[in-house]
Amino acid sequence: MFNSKYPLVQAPMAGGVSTPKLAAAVCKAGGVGFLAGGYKTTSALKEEIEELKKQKPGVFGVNLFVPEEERNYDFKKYEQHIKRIAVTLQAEVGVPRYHDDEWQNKLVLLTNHPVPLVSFTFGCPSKDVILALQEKGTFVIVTVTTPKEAKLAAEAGADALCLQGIEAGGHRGSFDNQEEKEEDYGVLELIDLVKKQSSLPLIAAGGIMDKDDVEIVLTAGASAVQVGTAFLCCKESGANPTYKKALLNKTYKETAVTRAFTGRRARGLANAFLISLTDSAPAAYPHVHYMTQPLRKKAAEQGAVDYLSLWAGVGHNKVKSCSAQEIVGSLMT
Ligand SMILES: Cc1cc2nc3c(=O)[nH]c(=O)nc-3n(C[C@H](O)[C@H](O)[C@H](O)COP(=O)(O)O)c2cc1C
Repeated sequence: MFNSKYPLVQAPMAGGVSTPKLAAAVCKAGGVGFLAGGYKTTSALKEEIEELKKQKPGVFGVNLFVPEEERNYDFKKYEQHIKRIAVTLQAEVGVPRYHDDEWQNKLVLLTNHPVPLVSFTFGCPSKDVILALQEKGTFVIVTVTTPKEAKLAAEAGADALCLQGIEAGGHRGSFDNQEEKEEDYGVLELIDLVKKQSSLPLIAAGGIMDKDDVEIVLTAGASAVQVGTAFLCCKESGANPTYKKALLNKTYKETAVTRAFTGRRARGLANAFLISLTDSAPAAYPHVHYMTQPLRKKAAEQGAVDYLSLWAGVGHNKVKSCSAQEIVGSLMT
């Protein structure tokens, strides 16, 4: 599918975690490195692509967030709760706002300067968008979390599906953030259901931490794996030192899924912020992201680990501090 040595994709990890250095190291080790296009400007993404290309990576990818429709939300209850934390951190609550993450500009960038792989998260782009990239020779992957989303992505013309199980660290890639009843599937259940309805290659994501996990999902019918958490503490990861320390010291035993940090459901280490704000957080993305941004920034400066978004999957206890090359080796031997 990718023409890489190993069927291993390093997950794009927005927020400065996946860097061109990490992607280059993974590509060099025989996997497929990915750049995260979310939460950055088009020109910053262009620079990252150029930086990665200088290292002659071979097959690599870029991930984009599909924007939601603009809506009005009620933030009153959430604001009261978050204000208390803002006082503790001596920070200001950010202003809630909508932003489409420069969607059109990023599409223009990737059509004018094609890259080998593009993956989409938080929705499925239109047939036209997918086709325009494919006509430039790009292989298009759509992240899905349910069999229903897998069907929509296949109908839109995706070349492959990234099946994100509920075990996964970071944001759920769900198409509809307003869905009343969330359907959560484990990665194995998802592989089983989707392979019955689609012949597209499947990339399994969620809780894959070692070679045994890889073997289980490949045997179940996946063609490749996408791994995020296992790379968080490697030396090429851009995760901040407080985040890495919390993972390596096992400061938190559990992970949980929450809207508390951004308004979209995401799995992270269950720290005080996550536990106290999960119930009051509205499904308002990216508005809540902008409200909590100054708090998270202050928390990072102060090393206040209880107030950071510490995205991690259910396998977080197995993270290791080593090189990306060693992680690729330990997953693929
Ligand atoms: C810190 C972090 C940031 C992430 N950011 C993104 C992102 O920008 N785009 C995306 O498609 N997935 C993102 N993900 C989810 C991954 O693509 C993938 O589904 C997940 O890491 C797989 O589960 P694992 O973390 O247990 O390996 C992120 C995951 C983590 C841990």
